[in-house]
Amino acid sequence: MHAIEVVGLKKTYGKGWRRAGQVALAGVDLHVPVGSAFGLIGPNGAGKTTFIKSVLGIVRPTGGEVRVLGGDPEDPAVRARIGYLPERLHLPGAWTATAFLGTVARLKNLRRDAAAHARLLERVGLADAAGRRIGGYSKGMRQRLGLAAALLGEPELLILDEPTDGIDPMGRVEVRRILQDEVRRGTTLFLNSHLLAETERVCDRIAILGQGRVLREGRLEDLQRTGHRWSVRFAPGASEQVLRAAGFTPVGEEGDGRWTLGTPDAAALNAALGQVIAGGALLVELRRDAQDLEAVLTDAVGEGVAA
Ligand SMILES: Nc1ncnc2c1ncn2[C@@H]1O[C@H](COP(=O)(O)OP(=O)(O)OP(=O)(O)O)[C@@H](O)[C@H]1O
Repeated sequence: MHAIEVVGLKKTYGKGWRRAGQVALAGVDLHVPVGSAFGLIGPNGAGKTTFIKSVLGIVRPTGGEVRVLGGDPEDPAVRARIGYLPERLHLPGAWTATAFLGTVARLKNLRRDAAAHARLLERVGLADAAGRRIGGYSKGMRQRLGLAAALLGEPELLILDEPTDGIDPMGRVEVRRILQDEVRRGTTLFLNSHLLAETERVCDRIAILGQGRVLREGRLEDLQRTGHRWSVRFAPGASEQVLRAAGFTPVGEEGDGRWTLGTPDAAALNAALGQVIAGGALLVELRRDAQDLEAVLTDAVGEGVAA
């Protein structure tokens, strides 16, 4: 079962008669499993917000198909099962947080439950500010209120666009805990964040978007292992000159035989190993290095540009 199913999604902004328009999505296929914590990452202008808005029926795609929670994203019954925190949040400055949540609940056709709203405000760290005018809130407080609004009614799918924007490091830890609790509760999380460490900690699946296309997609663990960097160890006596000539770089203490190699594929790895083994080196250990998300992203975007 998928919470979000997107096939061949295209969006071109401002396309008109004799006007080419700005291509934001150039044919995106993406499936988000129910119950997953899915992170969308990519450089500025990659199309992440456009993707989210298309999934929510806010932006009308130029082509392709979108199904959310098994239905049409424009169907109000489907929308009611989604909690959404937009990238740019517009909040009524003259209202209190309590009044705001009450109104959002009414718009979502939820029962007015003052005690539940108070608990929600406490959960996002706004208990003390609940009765204050939103106009006097800091950026981080506004984000927290937006998150509370997204969490109203225990949605099946949470779509969050930069949820910790403006939130201080301690607050980010609190938000992360809330998101992890939601995932444990069975909520599907779809997170767009430029804070890779946050995505890495919260998400189990990742898609990398670049120039309107999916460059990589899969389980975080697998993506981190698909790095083309290898750690190798050779028995003492291997010629440094031969190893360097084949592209190996020494790591660790001098002379302990540890080297690293970046390769485009398995064939290149075998060619390099063949070259040094023919040159007298004896391989004793070979291990694929796990990469952090930043390295995975940098590689994917680099390859995307080169393609
Ligand atoms: N309303 C719009 N009208 C015209 N072009 C737009 C509009 N919204 C987005 N774009 C363009 O579409 C492309 C993708 O933008 P989008 O905001 O979806 O990217 P993003 O990955 O969310 O970027 P960021 O990380 O900077 O928020 C960009 O080239 C952007 O300039």
